[in-house]
Amino acid sequence: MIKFLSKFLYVLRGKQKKLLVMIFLFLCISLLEVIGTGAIGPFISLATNLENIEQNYWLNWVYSNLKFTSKNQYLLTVGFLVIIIFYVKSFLSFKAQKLIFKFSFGQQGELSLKLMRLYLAAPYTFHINRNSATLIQNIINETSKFVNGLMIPLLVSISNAAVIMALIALLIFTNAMATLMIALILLIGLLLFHNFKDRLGYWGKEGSESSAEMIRLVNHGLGGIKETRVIGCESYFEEKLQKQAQRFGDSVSLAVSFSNLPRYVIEPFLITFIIIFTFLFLAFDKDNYQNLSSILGVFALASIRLLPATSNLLSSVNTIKYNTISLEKIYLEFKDLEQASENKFTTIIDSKTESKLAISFENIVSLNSVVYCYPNASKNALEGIDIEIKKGNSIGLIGKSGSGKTTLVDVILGLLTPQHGDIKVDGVSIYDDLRAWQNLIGYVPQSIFLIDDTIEKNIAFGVADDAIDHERLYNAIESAQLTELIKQLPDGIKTVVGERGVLLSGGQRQRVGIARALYHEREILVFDEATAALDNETEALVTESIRALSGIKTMIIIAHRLSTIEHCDRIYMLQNGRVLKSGSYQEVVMSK
Ligand SMILES: Nc1ncnc2c1ncn2[C@@H]1O[C@H](COP(=O)(O)OP(=O)(O)OP(=O)(O)O)[C@@H](O)[C@H]1O
Repeated sequence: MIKFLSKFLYVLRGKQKKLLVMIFLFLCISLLEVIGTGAIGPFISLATNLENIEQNYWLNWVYSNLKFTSKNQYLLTVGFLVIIIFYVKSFLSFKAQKLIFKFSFGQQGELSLKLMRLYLAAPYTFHINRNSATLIQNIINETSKFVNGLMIPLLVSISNAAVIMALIALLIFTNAMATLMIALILLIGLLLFHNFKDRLGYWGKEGSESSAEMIRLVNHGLGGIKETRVIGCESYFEEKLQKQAQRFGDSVSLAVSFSNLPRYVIEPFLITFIIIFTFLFLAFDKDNYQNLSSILGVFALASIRLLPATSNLLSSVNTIKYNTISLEKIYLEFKDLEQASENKFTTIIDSKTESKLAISFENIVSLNSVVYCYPNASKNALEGIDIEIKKGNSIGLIGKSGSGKTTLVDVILGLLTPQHGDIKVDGVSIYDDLRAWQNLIGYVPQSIFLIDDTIEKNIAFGVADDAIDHERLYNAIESAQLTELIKQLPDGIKTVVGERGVLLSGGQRQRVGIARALYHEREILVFDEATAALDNETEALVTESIRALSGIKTMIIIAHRLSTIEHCDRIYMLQNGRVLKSGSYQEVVMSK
């Protein structure tokens, strides 16, 4: 319980004060409900017999002190008061609930945002090792479950516990014997549900795992729809999804049914007790009917308010148990990622200033004995790479598949941090200010990631609509040989490219990627097999535009087509993570 609370408060840090206000509001609603329920009693007792004024100390006290002229006038006033209490109670309850929901759902948004920020700031290796379906599940589903399945039920539990305690105090005051019996019934109920604790936790885990698995399967099946259709493996995904949906349905239905069990068990228990109690009472204390009706009245009050409060409390505890897995997941993500990238996290919040950070690059970038080993890999992917790139020069990286070209580029991009060695710009390590280094680089990956938006937004990727520089945009389009294509499109640069750019050809996608790198006007351009998907004619055009950048931009190009790197000042041939050969195109390629 203490562990649960400390994790819960860790996730909601900075919100503790607001949380206390929410608890206070919940308690106020409960209090209003108790007062409301309690106020009907005196009214009914007065209405059935006006003589009750004399028998009830408080009714009598108010009657004589406020100097009512008649008992009927007193009854009218009490009735009016009860009406007012109920209206005020409903109004305040509505207001308080509104505030509570605003806070709770606001928290859901904030938690999602916080997770997204952490994922964006996480080291690249974190993303290599994690499935995006799990991250989506955490950002969307787990935060929702945290709020709906943990935070709100926790607040509801606190308020119900307060109602229960207030009513029990009231009952003890009225009839200790009957209260003891009710307490006994509630205790049996509590013990019964204690047994379900672990099973609910298990169902919670099952529900969460199966829903993450469902997102993963949908991603795979629909994400690779072309392959799915051609191979004809639709039924494979259907069957797998069906299995997970079944698993999800079973665990959720069991958890929800058992969460509501308290109501179904406590009710008949209470009725059994009332009837047995009445028979026993009649058998042993026949003459004291008045006493019996007052005791039954206590039971009635209990069943009106105490029963729902208890079953709500137990249901909420069950819901919390079922959703504890969400707390565990969010807590672990927060803790691990915040600790791993404490500094990075604080800078990412300030991402607007980040994009302006700059490092001076006037002469040379040098890679000195760079060694990189992937987490859990048995051998190094890079084994002591030494490369020098002069400003304005172009270098080409070649080598067989698996020789380490992409890894080297990822290290240069600052996505992977080498275990040994350093990268220096004019003698300054890039690790002194990685963001500033990255602000020097434009990158065209092997497969261009396009968003389902216009060509314009895809080129000016990550730039707010009103901040798009149209001159730069047209220059980039021109240099990437996209002008003709855009002229032919019905909506020009406003044409939507479809999810992952499905409405464009492979070559066109590649050119949009190149235009993106050019739009951002970075000093160093990194092309990772940028021309692999282009037809000969387009490739020649793009190669030409890359060649035109020679001497203006510093370029690092990975290419399988040797024609792309013909113009490079220096070629590095990699093998097993080492530089096998380096020199001019003639020296390295022609003498192969
Ligand atoms: N995430 C990873 N975890 C472990 N090992 C990896 C990972 N990614 C790549 N490797 C290994 O690192 C080595 C270099 O891979 P890399 O992708 O850099 O080669 P490459 O030259 O770019 O190949 P290609 O031309 O096929 O893209 C390979 O042996 C590969 O198996």
